[in-house]
Amino acid sequence: MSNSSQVRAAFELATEQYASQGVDVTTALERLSRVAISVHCWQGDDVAGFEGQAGTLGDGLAVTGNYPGRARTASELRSDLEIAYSLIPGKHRLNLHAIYGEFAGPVDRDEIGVEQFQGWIDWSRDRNIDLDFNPSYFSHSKASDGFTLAHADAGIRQFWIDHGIACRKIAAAMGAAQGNACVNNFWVPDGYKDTPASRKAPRERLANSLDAIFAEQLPRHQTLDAVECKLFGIGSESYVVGSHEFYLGYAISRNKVLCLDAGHFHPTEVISDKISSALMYVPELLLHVSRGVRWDSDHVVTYSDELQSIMQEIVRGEFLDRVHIGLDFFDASINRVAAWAIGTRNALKALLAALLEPTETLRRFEREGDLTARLALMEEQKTMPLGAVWNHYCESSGAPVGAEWLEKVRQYENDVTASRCDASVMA
Ligand SMILES: C[C@H](O)[C@H](O)[C@@H](O)C(=O)CO
Ligand SMILES: [Mn+2]
Repeated sequence: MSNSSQVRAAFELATEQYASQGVDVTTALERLSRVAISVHCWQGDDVAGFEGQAGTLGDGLAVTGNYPGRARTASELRSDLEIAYSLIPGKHRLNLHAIYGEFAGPVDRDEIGVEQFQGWIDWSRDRNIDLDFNPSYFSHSKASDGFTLAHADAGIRQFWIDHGIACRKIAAAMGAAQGNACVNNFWVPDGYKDTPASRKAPRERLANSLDAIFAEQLPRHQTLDAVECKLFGIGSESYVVGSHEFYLGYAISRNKVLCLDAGHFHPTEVISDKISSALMYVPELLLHVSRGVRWDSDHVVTYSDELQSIMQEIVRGEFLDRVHIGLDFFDASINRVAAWAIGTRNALKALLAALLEPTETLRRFEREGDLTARLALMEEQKTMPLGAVWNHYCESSGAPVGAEWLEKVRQYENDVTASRCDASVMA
């Protein structure tokens, strides 16, 4: 039997097994194919961006590792991304940061415009990959004391407000070009290493700055503003201005999208449990699917219990049309294209597992108080033949089956990325 016939045979058996639980595999795969994951550009170059000299990561973010081959230009990044997308079944989005513009000369963050992103917009149209966006409030001399939109200095605040306004216009232009909303996510590192004398004043300043940025109403079919909270960061261990309570309240009161990053809470706190609560009060959620190891370490997403719980919550709550699934990890210790493939394939695989759950039966057991049957069926799910359905999905989408994708990464590494010489790594 050829590999392909084995995939087919295993899929047919799996389909029957799921059908015996009342689950229609075809429907699950059709729903999965409609979900676009927002793949983050910053795994490809260790969050350096293309601004030139300013490309040293700082202000609350850190990447570790020196695996060779990081993308140094927009065309290298696009080439790497194209390989990554070819390894992932389905049609997905790209999440760009403002530092990834194509800058002919120095352009400060408050002055960027759509012209620096035209190359990305053209590529996105040619490749049919829709864009999301983020203003960049880090790796800049005006963020070096750990404050941006909540800065005590009105001039620095205004600089960052102007950056936010410029980014909203760029995001709206992207949305208009692609015919669907570009999600524009605001994360600022602002916070104190040590105990603040006033927790209140920076929060008032942050709310005012955000209100100034969002003062102009932009069409929601072009861009959606999202705000991302954090418990603590590097250099902001004692206090982060944009905490969960701050942004939950802000998003509810301003009708904004709330971004929940899996690494931004206490290590024992999970975002899967927040989805159904937050969606009672905010219109939509953006998820930054990440993996913290002891802290917000941004490890590559693995097929973890929490990843499965996140996807189960989205499906069980019928939230697929209100949750934007984005990724947020950056690991420079392994091949970067492989990192994208591993993380994105895992996110999709976990979503598929959730879509293959006999949700209605589980709900009925719960309604009827049969908690024994609920637990028994949930546990049985764990050994259902998910892999056979996943392999078939990959094959029918033209993506590599099983670990075949790793060979393609190795080939690309040999042909392209291994010979890249990176001044910052060589130094
Ligand atoms: C680069 C991203 O914007 C960044 O990771 C942010 O989303 C974050 O999670 C900061 O900890
Ligand atoms: Mn994040």
